Amino acid sequence: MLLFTVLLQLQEDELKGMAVLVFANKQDLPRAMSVSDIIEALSLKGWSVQPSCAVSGTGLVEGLDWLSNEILKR
Ligand SMILES: Nc1nc2c(ncn2[C@@H]2O[C@H](COP(=O)(O)OP(=O)(O)OP(=O)(O)O)[C@@H](O)[C@H]2O)c(=O)[nH]1
Repeated sequence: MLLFTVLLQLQEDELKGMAVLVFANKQDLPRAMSVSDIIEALSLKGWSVQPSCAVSGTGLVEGLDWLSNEILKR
């Protein structure tokens, strides 16, 4: 949550052109927030929110692949 807070405090201009990846972690837990709820709650339109489970590794490679591709495009 600290990372979210720091990112949201940045001015929109400062984030323009940046590749931002947010992991929606702990998706294996029944009370985990869904990707759409996280996007809505944090106003993350246009950012990549990747569902993940750090315990099993689900979604981690997909998220990092997306980030790596975005960086290579720039
Ligand atoms: N079930 C489950 N537990 C997880 C997952 N990711 C981390 N944990 C567990 O959550 C606890 C806290 O892990 P940390 O790596 O300290 O995570 P953190 O982001 O610093 O802490 P919190 O988000 O506040 O829990 C540990 O017991 C982890 O094993 C996940 O995807 N699923």
